[in-house]
Amino acid sequence: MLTLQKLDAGYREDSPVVRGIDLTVERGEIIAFLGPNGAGKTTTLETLAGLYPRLDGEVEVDGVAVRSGDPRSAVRAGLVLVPDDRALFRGLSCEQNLRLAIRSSRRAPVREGLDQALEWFPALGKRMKVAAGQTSGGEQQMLAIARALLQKPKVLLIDELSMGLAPVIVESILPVLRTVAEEQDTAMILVEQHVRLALEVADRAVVLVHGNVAIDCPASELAGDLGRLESAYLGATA
Ligand SMILES: Nc1ncnc2c1ncn2[C@@H]1O[C@H](COP(=O)(O)OP(=O)(O)OP(=O)(O)O)[C@@H](O)[C@H]1O
Repeated sequence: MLTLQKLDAGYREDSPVVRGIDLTVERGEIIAFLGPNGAGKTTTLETLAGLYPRLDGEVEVDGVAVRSGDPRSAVRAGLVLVPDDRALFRGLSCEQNLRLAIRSSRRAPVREGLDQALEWFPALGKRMKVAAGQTSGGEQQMLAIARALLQKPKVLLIDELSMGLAPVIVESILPVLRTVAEEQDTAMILVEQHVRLALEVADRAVVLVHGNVAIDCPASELAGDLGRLESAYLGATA
């Protein structure tokens, strides 16, 4: 459903950060998108979301081309990003943040959308009237993910899911993603520093090193051979 063909991404034509990535993500498939600092994971996700123009290559969702550097085209195609800073409206309440997402997607009645968000993340129930900026890091991440999911993405892109969060919070969020992937056929690309947690929830692992795909294999296979990941991080051929 999501296809990247020879994707070059970065900030300067003459020195792409990511070079020639070919990747296909199937419906409902969760990809753990791993790699050392500076490998180009964020650059890839932000380019897929249209925040930066592609330097080369094609991106398609269900056979429909996504225009380069055009966030609206990306959202229309079904690519929705949860950025690492979560990009919430911090002065608005949690409920207002969700209402805005529901309204912009124009797909579900507001009450239904709010109920759905609380079904995913019951912890938000007591925080609906509180300004998003005054909630905990975990609650903010739940809110950011709920907001993205309410846009009914075909492919959810989550950057640094666990940034600043206790593992116990991450462990409560990941099963929700697994359930949504299975029930709604939503594909997901997760950039996640907690490699073990990411591999537990993911179907496939894609490891980026120096802007190239160094490993692309079933997540369970890599979970059983973390030495291979370490070698790739150290720049050895995997
Ligand atoms: N806005 C930008 N302008 C210029 N260069 C950038 C910009 N953002 C990132 N880079 C550079 O692109 C390279 C890849 O960065 P990127 O953030 O995509 O890596 P990453 O794999 O997500 O790493 P991390 O895990 O540290 O977030 C780095 O060398 C970084 O300095």
